[in-house]
Amino acid sequence: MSVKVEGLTVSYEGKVALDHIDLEVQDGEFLVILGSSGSGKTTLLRCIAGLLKPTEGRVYIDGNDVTDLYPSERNVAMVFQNFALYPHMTVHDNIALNLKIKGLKREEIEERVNRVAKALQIEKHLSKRPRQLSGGEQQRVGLARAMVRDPLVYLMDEPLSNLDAKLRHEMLSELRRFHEQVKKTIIYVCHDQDEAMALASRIVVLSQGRIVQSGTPEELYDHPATVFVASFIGSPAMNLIRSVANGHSVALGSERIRTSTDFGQGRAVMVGVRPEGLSLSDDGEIVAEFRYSTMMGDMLLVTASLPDGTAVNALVPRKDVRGQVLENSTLRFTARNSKVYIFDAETQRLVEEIDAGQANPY
Ligand SMILES: Nc1ncnc2c1ncn2[C@@H]1O[C@H](COP(=O)(O)OP(=O)(O)OP(=O)(O)O)[C@@H](O)[C@H]1O
Repeated sequence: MSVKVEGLTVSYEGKVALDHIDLEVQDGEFLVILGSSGSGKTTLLRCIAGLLKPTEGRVYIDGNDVTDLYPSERNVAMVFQNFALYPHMTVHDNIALNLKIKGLKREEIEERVNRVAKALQIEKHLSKRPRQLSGGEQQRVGLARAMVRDPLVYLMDEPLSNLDAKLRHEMLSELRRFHEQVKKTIIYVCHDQDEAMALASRIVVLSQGRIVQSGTPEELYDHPATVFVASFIGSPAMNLIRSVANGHSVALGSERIRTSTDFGQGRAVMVGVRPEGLSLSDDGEIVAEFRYSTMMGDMLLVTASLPDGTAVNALVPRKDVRGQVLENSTLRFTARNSKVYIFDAETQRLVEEIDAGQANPY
């Protein structure tokens, strides 16, 4: 079902946590709300669930205004970061509870509980009590309890936060498969961009109670609208190098990149280049002092410092570095084969994207 919020504002004791949020979620979308801690993600989800009354604004589910309805009247299933399981009930009964309340037939309940328990690998725990399970196992029970239901919309607040890396990876695939199966709207909150990129059909980036940008994972990665999105999406994060643009060009290290924008008489900008766009080159325009390197599979993440102390990261094939002495050395990088982003230093907004692959901008 579609979900729409209009002008949603929440203030806690006069402090604005959500500032006039407008958002439309289409039926069947897997929407991830991504933002750092305190950006308002949980507040937004709680308003949609009906657990929190907004200071201003309306919430619609399937076109109906539900702003004044109780959570139980909205037919949404919510999974919390701090899932509350009933301690005196078995895992099976925790998962089955909502189905029993709805009056489903016994066989149907058993069929659904077993299917979801198998998918989330908790079959062997069905007769245990929650306290006999690890944090990660309890979290999967919380997830199972929501997945077993048949609501209009699923709302999930960091449901994978207690899991170790391997299990998290498995659960990501499980959630994707679950979404493909049920084809229902899922609104999912997290602060981890990898998780968002893996799950979302669309990501909404939230910062300080406002929507900064909304788009598919590819759109956000390829066309970040602001410095914040550029540094938040993509791992390792985009390099942002302070520079000055004049007329139709901007300085990057020892060279100037041609721009179609006329920057006039000197404008402070940030030049963005992704670590995967930088390569080591003897005549590279960016000169930096080596600091350290980190192995990332077949690639090496080389971290170096620009003269002003700014760190630059370059993701280079390990074979390219073989034989080169990195310790205490001055490195030269080039962005000639990469896409380059120019952000206004003051507004922090994207002014121009230059695709070096398309034409030689130098
Ligand atoms: N009950 C409350 N009373 C007062 N302030 C609150 C309350 N709940 C949240 N806030 C504040 O509102 C802002 C948004 O909080 P919210 O929990 O929505 O953020 P979040 O993005 O979900 O963060 P996290 O990822 O840390 O859970 C924060 O500044 C927070 O301190």
